Amino acid sequence: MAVSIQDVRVLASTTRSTHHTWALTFFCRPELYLQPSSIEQLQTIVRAAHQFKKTITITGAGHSPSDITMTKDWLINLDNFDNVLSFSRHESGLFTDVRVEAGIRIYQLNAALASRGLALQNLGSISDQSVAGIISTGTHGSSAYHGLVSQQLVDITVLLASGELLTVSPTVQPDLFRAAMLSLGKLGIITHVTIRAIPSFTLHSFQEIIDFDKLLEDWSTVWTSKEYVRVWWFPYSRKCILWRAEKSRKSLSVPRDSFYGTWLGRKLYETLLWFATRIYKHAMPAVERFVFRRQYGWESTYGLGGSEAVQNSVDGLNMDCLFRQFVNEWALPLNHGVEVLKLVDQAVTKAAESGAYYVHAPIEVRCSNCSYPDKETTAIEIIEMSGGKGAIPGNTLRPLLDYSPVVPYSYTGPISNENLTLYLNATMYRPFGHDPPIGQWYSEFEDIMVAYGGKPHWAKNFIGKSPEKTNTVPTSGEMVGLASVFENWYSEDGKKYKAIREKLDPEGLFFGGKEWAIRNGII
Ligand SMILES: Cc1cc2nc3c(=O)[nH]c(=O)nc-3n(C[C@H](O)[C@H](O)[C@H](O)COP(=O)(O)OP(=O)(O)OC[C@H]3O[C@@H](n4cnc5c(N)ncnc54)[C@H](O)[C@@H]3O)c2cc1C
Ligand SMILES: O=C1O[C@H](CO)C(O)=C1O
Repeated sequence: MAVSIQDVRVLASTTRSTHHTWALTFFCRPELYLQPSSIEQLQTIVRAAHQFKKTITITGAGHSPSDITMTKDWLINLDNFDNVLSFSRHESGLFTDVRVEAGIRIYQLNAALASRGLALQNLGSISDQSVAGIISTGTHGSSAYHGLVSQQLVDITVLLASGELLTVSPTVQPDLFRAAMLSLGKLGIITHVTIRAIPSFTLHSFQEIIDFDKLLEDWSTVWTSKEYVRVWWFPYSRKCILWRAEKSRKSLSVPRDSFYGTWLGRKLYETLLWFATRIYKHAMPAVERFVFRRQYGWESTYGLGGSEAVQNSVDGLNMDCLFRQFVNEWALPLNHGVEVLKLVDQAVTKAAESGAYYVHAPIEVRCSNCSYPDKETTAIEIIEMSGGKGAIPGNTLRPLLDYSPVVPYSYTGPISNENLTLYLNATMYRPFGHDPPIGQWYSEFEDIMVAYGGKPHWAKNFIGKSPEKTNTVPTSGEMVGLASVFENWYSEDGKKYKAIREKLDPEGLFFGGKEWAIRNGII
């Protein structure tokens, strides 16, 4: 049945004609910014896109740092798909499967779960993303006992280019489920998911100041020492914050003081960053040391308990990400961590000595357990194997485009470093909207990541590999992408993803954001 352009235009936002990333780094003016409210409306858009030969791009909260959601054609946003539809409690009482519309933001879902005494067991640094967005680029948190956030999915419903709705799961079309678990928005429109939640919990955390050298010395034990562990590295201070937490039933404590959590502290920090970005770049190490002292103190508290707090799970897992920013994050085997951090440290120190560039802190150092069993394993089996200490997974399948290294399987204890993925996150702030120079820093950073088997987080501001010089990355900071290495790096799983994509969308309806997709070898 033919659709008139008016049928589509009525679904367009009347208040929004431009789209941009949260970081205000990329902007576009789509021909139509569409905010449908029902499956029928989505199907109308899909039919019309075929008819008028338009491509469709989908965006959630626009929190991906790169231009992955930029398009000149039609852009669909699912903010109106924000309902929680049903709760299905497992007889064991250990988990509840929650059916939601996939445009719901994580903070909305957190609130709906909390009102039922439930919570998500693993989150990234923020809760602003949409559920579909958080899974589509492979969002992770930091825990040796949890994988990507998509590990919590039980099933996914996708509206395909054919207009058909398809629900996939580990038992129904598992390969398609693996494609949909990290689809980059190029497979179809994710309309619903079932996500596994657990009874709500508080997080009992200890935040210690640890010398950088001591962290490296204790690398073999810190990551598995508590359920949730993350490190913020301040390279010019030669110190890190080691945050370790476990689930608890304790009551909430008084929140930790935060210098940059106050209006004045925040403005002062941003002004100092602006000064070091625009006026006198050599001030950056002193700015870092000043802020570190004000925020955390100075002397090592490692092994002495540090600062203790009990927070609700969301406040504990999320963090204050401060200012709009560029973010370049890579995943690599955690076993290479000591060598890799030493090399990054040498590069940063050398650059500061010559004045070539300065980096912003913290460099985030995190981990996940992205190892996957080679046979079907149920959540209950996994809970039993871990003695109740690990994740309660919704699935145990590896997304086809998972950028974590393939590591030996140990979904549950005893888990050691060899089972883990390390994430290194080089954030560069944009104080008051001013861009810091990122090219040389990101280029040297990526050279090290590539040499140690790293792959970039799909959502972020990576440069990628130049086709001419396969061992180096260009210095501009502009994304070159992964096209020259995609086949090599993603091998059989990458081919499978592309074959599934091609079969489901032969006309390339979901090839909006085409430039990003070409650069990265998806087209
Ligand atoms: C301050 C900040 C902190 C962050 N912290 C973390 C972190 O701790 N860990 C981490 O791994 N990442 C982190 N990220 C990255 C973020 O989690 C991802 O970029 C995530 O994909 C953003 O979700 P979104 O809803 O904003 O989606 P968008 O950025 O709008 O879109 C992301 C992708 O999802 C696709 N998509 C969106 N909706 C749909 C849909 N309905 N159907 C199909 N495809 C869809 C889009 O096409 C696109 O490919 C952070 C980002 C910021 C800005
Ligand atoms: O992309 C990300 O931004 C924050 C850092 O500010 C974070 O943890 C990411 O991941």
